[in-house]
Amino acid sequence: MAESAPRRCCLGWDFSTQQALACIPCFSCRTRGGVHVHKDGLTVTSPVLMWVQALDIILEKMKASGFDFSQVLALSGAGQQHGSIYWQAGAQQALRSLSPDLPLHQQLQACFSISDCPVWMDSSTTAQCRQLEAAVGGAQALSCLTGSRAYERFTGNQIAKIYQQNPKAYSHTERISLVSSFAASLFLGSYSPIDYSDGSGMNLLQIQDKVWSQACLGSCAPHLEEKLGPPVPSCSVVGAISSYYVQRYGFPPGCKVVAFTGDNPALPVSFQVSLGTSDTLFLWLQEPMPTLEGHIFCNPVDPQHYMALLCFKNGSLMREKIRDEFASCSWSEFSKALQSTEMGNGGNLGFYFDVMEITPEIIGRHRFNTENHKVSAFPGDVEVRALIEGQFMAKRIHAEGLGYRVMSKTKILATGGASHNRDILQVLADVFGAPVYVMDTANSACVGSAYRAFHGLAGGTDVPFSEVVKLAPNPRLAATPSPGASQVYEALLPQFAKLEQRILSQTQGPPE
Ligand SMILES: Nc1ncnc2c1ncn2[C@@H]1O[C@H](COP(=O)(O)OP(=O)(O)O)[C@@H](O)[C@H]1O
Ligand SMILES: O=C(CO)[C@@H](O)[C@H](O)COP(=O)(O)O
Repeated sequence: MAESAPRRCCLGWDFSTQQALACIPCFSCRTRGGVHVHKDGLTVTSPVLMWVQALDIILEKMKASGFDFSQVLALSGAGQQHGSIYWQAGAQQALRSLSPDLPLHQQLQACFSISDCPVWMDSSTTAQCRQLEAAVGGAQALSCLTGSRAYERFTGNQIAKIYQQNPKAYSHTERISLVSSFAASLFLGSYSPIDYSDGSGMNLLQIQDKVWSQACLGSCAPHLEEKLGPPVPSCSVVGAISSYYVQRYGFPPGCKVVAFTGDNPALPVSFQVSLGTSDTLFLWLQEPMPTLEGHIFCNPVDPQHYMALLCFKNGSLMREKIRDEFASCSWSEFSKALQSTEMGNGGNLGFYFDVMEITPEIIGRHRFNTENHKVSAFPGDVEVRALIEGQFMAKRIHAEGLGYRVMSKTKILATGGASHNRDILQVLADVFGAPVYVMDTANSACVGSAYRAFHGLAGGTDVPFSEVVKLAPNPRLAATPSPGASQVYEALLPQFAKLEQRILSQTQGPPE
């Protein structure tokens, strides 16, 4: 990868919740994006042209910085999972005939039948979830088929809602993309297929056979198979870059586009904790074991294997709220609070879910003192530690619920914005009793995408991904468990799990 220029390289892209990034090792530039939370508090969307414009801005900035696009042999990328884009009839033609004289967003304005697209934070499709589960014989049956019971943010349920509430827009749609395949389509200048791994987050793909489930498609909306196109292996080369990029930016005409995938599967490792807008826990699995909690995805680099994912919606945005309320809006004050409090927090435990959590399905802030009595507030420093310990204890408990066990050789790779905070990582190491590693690069989904581009270029399934990433810099050790941590948390974890059950039984909210 590019350490001294000019040198041939691969390029990785990330279209996540709060940012769009491009990454070649040693280079990155960014623009901030966002979401629109509707009045019902459940519907969450992003304007599709925001992503198009973000790509224009990044490419222009790269050009202005003197980046030599002619050296890019292949590119790939990642997108926030589950979000869907609706291409209007005729859009393929517009994509194929882009003028290199104009930015993309000026040419694609009229290409979408839905201008504000549902994204992963949306939880407005409970009715569609229940319909889908009923259509295939229940939640467990759907999980066995697609890797997950019905989840509100999963794309099949989002498509069903659009079909039911806006049938005109649905019928004007010629193609539906995920954020990942949409971004790949922008580079291809034609529709990119959905890859197996990100396709697993739709409640539509049979994860073992890797084909769309006719039962699920039929339950969600008519003519859906033709609007989705056939899914492909995640390491497929989906085509060559559009002549638009060759003429406008100087990419080589043969530059290959490797299928884009979800931001969580973009960097497949054995055990990853991502601390981005959402917190996720991602585990490499040999065998799928679909249950009613969490998700099983097709593995993006090894077609024989799978990945398990747990998603926690109240991640960084919740930490930011507690920081603003109790740590003077400052991450360094937040760190001081963690440093000034003891492991175990004197027995004070907290659950902080300002929006309905996914894992577990709880809303609200719930605090318990050392006698397990509910209290309405903690002192500021205790509040900060209760939040961080609670977030990581929940991750360990739910990972163990999927059969995961921390062992002496366990290593955790922490990624995402909050992985820059050493004091947060120390709590992660203490709660899991395992060392935590980080990558000294801008963004792991971007870096993972650059390596996936190399992998696709090198022959995809014929070459083990481990061979391709051998050249990557080793993750850096960021935190090791403190002495005595395992005794503290082994005592607290069962207590925390019991309290979680207690809250769940007292606050039976709707799913997700
Ligand atoms: N020093 C820090 N300590 C804790 N959290 C941080 C720190 N720096 C950034 N973050 C968090 O990182 C989040 C963004 O993470 P990122 O991985 O970039 O998100 P996404 O990929 O979802 O767009 C922000 O919401 C912010 O709260
Ligand atoms: O919904 C999920 C995973 O199932 C989220 O993890 C999204 O993929 C968004 O990712 P970030 O923007 O938080 O990285």
